[in-house]
Amino acid sequence: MLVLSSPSGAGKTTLSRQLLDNDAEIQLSVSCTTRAKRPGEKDGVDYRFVDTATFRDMIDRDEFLEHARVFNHYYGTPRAPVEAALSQGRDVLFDIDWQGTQQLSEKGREDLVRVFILPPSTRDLERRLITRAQDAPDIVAQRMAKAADEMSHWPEYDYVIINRDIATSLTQLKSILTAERLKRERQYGLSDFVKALREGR
Ligand SMILES: Nc1ncnc2c1ncn2[C@@H]1O[C@H](COP(=O)(O)OP(=O)(O)OP(=O)(O)O)[C@@H](O)[C@H]1O
Ligand SMILES: Nc1nc2c(ncn2[C@@H]2O[C@H](COP(=O)(O)O)[C@@H](O)[C@H]2O)c(=O)[nH]1
Repeated sequence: MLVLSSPSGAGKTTLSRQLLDNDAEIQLSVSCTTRAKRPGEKDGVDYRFVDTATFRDMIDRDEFLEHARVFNHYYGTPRAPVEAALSQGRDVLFDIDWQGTQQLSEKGREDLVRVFILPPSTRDLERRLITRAQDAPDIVAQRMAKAADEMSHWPEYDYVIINRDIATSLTQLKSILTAERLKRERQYGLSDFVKALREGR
């Protein structure tokens, strides 16, 4: 379970898309949200866009692995697709905020790897939100107002990437994934493999 969090606009979505294009072993956890669809976003691909009543029903039915209120909307990770992917031995990528990450951490999952993405500067963060041109000026202002609070959560993460240049950040993210996959406890069948080697097979 590879989690990416950051203040809004630091580059999680951009990095996630590039990682998914480069790595067939990992799939995105598509969140549910009550926020309005942005231009170009597709239902079921970027998010499952649901109304508040549907979201509340899903909470009542315990269908979320985690959920939170972010920027006045609800966001949540549907449980079933994540559990299905993990049981098939696939890795799952999460683009979620610090509240969701805390909820996953509280479940004590040993397979959780948390990466925090920082912008190079506050000015760059604001420029990125403006250049993305998908949110009205008041929404950009609201997200900038929350950025300092969100960034205070960086010590709760295992890795930190300062996203200056997207290609460098992608290389760093791929390195994290490679190193985590090479951890002894994540290499299933290693005992049998070494046993066979030691027996000269
Ligand atoms: N290293 C970078 N250098 C310059 N621009 C970048 C970089 N990384 C991302 N961007 C741009 O910044 C904007 C915001 O990026 P993105 O949408 O990926 O952020 P995000 O963290 O997913 O935001 P949100 O939390 O609001 O979903 C996009 O227009 C993206 O192209
Ligand atoms: N706790 C959760 N946070 C989520 C989830 N899906 C997205 N997010 C976070 O919300 C903000 C805003 O996203 P945006 O797409 O409206 O810009 C961002 O920090 C996302 O990481 C989720 O399922 N759970």
